[in-house]
Amino acid sequence: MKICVLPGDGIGPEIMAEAVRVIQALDLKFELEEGLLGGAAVDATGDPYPEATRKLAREADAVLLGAVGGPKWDGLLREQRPERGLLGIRKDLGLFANLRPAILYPELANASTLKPEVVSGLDILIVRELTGDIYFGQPRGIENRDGERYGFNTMHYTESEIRRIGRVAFEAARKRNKRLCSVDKMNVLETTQLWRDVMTELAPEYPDVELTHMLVDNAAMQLVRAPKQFDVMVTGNMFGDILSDEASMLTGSIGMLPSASLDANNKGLYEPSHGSAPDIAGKGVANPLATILSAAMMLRYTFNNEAAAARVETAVKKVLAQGYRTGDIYEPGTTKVGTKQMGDAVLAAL
Ligand SMILES: NC(=O)C1=CN([C@@H]2O[C@H](COP(=O)(O)OP(=O)(O)OC[C@H]3O[C@@H](n4cnc5c(N)ncnc54)[C@H](O)[C@@H]3O)[C@@H](O)[C@H]2O)C=CC1
Ligand SMILES: CC(C)CC(=O)C(=O)O
Ligand SMILES: [Mg+2]
Repeated sequence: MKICVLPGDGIGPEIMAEAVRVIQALDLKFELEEGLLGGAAVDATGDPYPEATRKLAREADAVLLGAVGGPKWDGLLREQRPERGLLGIRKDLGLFANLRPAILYPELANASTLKPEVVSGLDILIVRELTGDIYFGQPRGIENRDGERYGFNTMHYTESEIRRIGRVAFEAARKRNKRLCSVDKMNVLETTQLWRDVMTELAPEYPDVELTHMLVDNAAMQLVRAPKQFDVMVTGNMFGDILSDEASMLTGSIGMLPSASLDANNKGLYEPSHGSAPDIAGKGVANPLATILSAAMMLRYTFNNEAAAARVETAVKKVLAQGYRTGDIYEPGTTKVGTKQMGDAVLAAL
């Protein structure tokens, strides 16, 4: 069982070191091999998703990723940007289904910027399409037209792309509270009219799941007004990117939100939902829990090891109950720790 480890940039290597320690402590005979992605790969090879990483990722059973990007690479041509490496590996491995669970641990009820009664007991799953939409659509670019600069991108989805993510979401809802909310912008965008049509066509195959639809602007508002109305949300690549960052604050911090990006056979890439956090990189203060919880998702989805996944998640709950907090979730009366100390606490709680 081989895991490709891609620490990436910014806080990536710091949070990944803790997740790797947790995986190794489980003693499950995984073979871990490290590769380069993003800015680190650009610096070493000029390519954000180099051939050696492609080979490693394709051969591995799962990929564990930190985060990519940072101001150092912001001036590069778009094709060389670290984020292109991330989009490249998602597309290359066919990782169309991005699962982003937003769960509020009871101990963090006061860490959220929302009132405890609004968020307590929160358990939402955002299912985000990951290999289509405006992030990949052609044509795209910035050109000179009629004497001024003109920027353009293309949003598109085929019905088969919508159907396959729809099925993932219906299946997920079936295993949870059987409520699925599909989020679109059908009042303005044809692409998302098709999205709504296909979701509606799928519904009769899942009579046990209640399907509703919501426009994305309202969904953004409802997520902070009354987030517990949602069970599973399914949406496209860009809306899912934005709504999942929003949902992360319901859980106290984006440093708590893990993710799984799966192909049709549950081969997966696992990464925190956040980015490389350049503002705190190198300081040893980043929250490693989203990455550690992503590793737990890897144990569950790719390696089918529910017991090991639960062991890691229980250890995370335990350290929160013990009062350990990184700066992003700190509140008076708890113990402020750095990245490595949080990793130590999880290891001790395993
Ligand atoms: N999957 C990925 O690799 C992603 C990469 N990015 C890239 O990351 C870079 C920074 O992007 P931002 O917009 O600043 O988003 P970000 O998610 O990196 O940071 C947003 C804010 O959240 C904080 N934060 C994020 N993760 C944290 C953690 N684990 N512990 C504590 N605080 C944490 C940061 O300090 C910052 O204040 C950009 O280059 C962007 O393109 C952004 C999102 C996803
Ligand atoms: C950096 C982007 C390509 C991706 C992103 O923000 C995300 O997947 O959350
Ligand atoms: Mg994002």
